Amino acid sequence: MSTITTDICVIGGGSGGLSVAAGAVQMGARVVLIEGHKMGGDCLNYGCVPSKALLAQARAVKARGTKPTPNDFTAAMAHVKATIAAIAPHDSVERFEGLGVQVLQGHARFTGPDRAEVNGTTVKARRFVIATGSAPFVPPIEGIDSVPYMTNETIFDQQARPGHLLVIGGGPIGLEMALAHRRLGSEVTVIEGAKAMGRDDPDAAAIVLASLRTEGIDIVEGATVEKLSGRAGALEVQVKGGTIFTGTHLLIAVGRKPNTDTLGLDRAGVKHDRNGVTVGPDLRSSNKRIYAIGDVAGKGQFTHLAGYHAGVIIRAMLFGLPAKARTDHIPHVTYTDPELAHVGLSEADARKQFGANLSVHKVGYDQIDRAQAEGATTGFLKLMVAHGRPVGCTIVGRQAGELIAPYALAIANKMKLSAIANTVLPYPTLAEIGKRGAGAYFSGKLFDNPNVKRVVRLVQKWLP
Ligand SMILES: Cc1cc2nc3c(=O)[nH]c(=O)nc-3n(C[C@H](O)[C@H](O)[C@H](O)COP(=O)(O)OP(=O)(O)OC[C@H]3O[C@@H](n4cnc5c(N)ncnc54)[C@H](O)[C@@H]3O)c2cc1C
Ligand SMILES: NC(=O)c1ccc[n+]([C@@H]2O[C@H](COP(=O)([O-])OP(=O)(O)OC[C@H]3O[C@@H](n4cnc5c(N)ncnc54)[C@H](O)[C@@H]3O)[C@@H](O)[C@H]2O)c1
Repeated sequence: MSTITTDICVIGGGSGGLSVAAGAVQMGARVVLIEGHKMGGDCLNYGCVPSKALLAQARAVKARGTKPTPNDFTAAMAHVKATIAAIAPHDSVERFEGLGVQVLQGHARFTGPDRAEVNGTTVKARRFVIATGSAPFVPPIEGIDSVPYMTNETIFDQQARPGHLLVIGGGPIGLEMALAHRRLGSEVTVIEGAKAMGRDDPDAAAIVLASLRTEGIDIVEGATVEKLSGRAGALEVQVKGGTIFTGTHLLIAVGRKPNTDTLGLDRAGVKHDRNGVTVGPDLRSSNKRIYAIGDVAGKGQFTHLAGYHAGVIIRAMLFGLPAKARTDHIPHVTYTDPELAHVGLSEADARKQFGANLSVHKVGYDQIDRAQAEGATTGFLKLMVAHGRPVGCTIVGRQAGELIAPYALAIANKMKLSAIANTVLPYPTLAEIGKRGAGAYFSGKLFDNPNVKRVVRLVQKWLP
């Protein structure tokens, strides 16, 4: 048994772990990175990258305007593989070794509070970072073991287009995959136990769901799945109340479970529960030398969140500076058509927190000249403002994921709304919707204000 001694040992080479490893080694720390499967983790191999590549191909097929063919599906899957291959070198063992990281390939588990073991090698480190991500949660539905089903880990391996895809779960994974498959020519039924896009602004979610339904996706809400049966090509999903949905393929997309089971956390004195490793705002676990970041830290499941966590703990580990992870400025986007983007407080939470000090402003895409020119008038921006600062923003509509950026900047930096109102934007752009939101706040204050009117009248009397 050999032993490696290092400053920082990162377990998991996905979005979070790779960011820590690259940042820490380039600032002079000795870093060991242990990856048990594929470098790049879920985002590159089974998540963000393949899903957005598939959606891009599906959008192109829809824009073409002719009936999708089986070949379109095969070509789309080839594009998914090519996209992963194009990005993979950036996350590769070779690149990280080139940066000076010692990469060990194998499944790590803790053997003590300051050490972990991988393939017979012990790694002793001053600090550990658990960045092991999450895996699809497969619920214990009756019949689950006897039917073939896909998760995000297998759906991108499909060679042939499914005739009729049944999707259990109307969250971001379920809806993004539903849209991609529908546009590539499959029949699609989404079966959601509660409310689809249930964590998003209800007005915005309603617009997305209406649009998906218009494209021919059957979205059934309030339908808890009770039983699965059938075989490949002829599957049945029975929901509470007895209704049965039939299809050829099945995707399970009902949430995630943290990858903690085989890590030996108890040996390291690291507390954990079903949400993942228990951490404070400083992302430290109950063993102060061990941090957890990204999906496994149970604070949200986004690549940019894992990357943000990485930056926070690098400050603490390398410079001994106090560092806390904020939660109020993390945006999220669901890449449906239209897209739904959000940052900061929801309208409901903002009303609870700020009461009468909150004002809410809504601007429709139809008020934006570029949206009119593009025929993209569906959607709106909703802005929550308190004490002159934006505290939340939801955008649903074309390119909402891009358009949320100025509000992500403003909320992250606690900027005043005047910074957005004072910015001159090129005309005609969709980005004007953000400035119109700010304008809606100020115009009420300026145009409906009797004091302003009085002052203007007075000044006009005296002006030469
Ligand atoms: C279909 C899908 C689409 C998504 N789309 C988006 C999106 O558009 N935008 C977005 O922001 N987020 C998206 N996400 C979420 C995003 O993929 C995750 O939030 C992100 O990958 C989390 O990064 P992480 O570093 O925590 O974990 P991961 O990237 O999953 O990395 C964890 C790594 O740890 C390794 N590992 C696990 N256990 C061990 C062990 N014991 N020893 C060694 N290695 C181990 C795993 O093999 C894996 O490589 C999507 C997810 C899915 C499933
Ligand atoms: N665009 C993005 O950023 C993006 C895309 C995909 C995934 N992700 C991340 O991955 C996470 C996981 O995504 P997800 O869609 O799997 O999970 P989710 O938790 O967001 O949504 C799962 C949905 O399944 C429903 N559900 C649960 N059990 C059910 C049952 N038995 N029958 C029917 N419906 C049931 C829930 O009510 C919920 O609406 C997301 O929350 C997100 O953080 C992000």
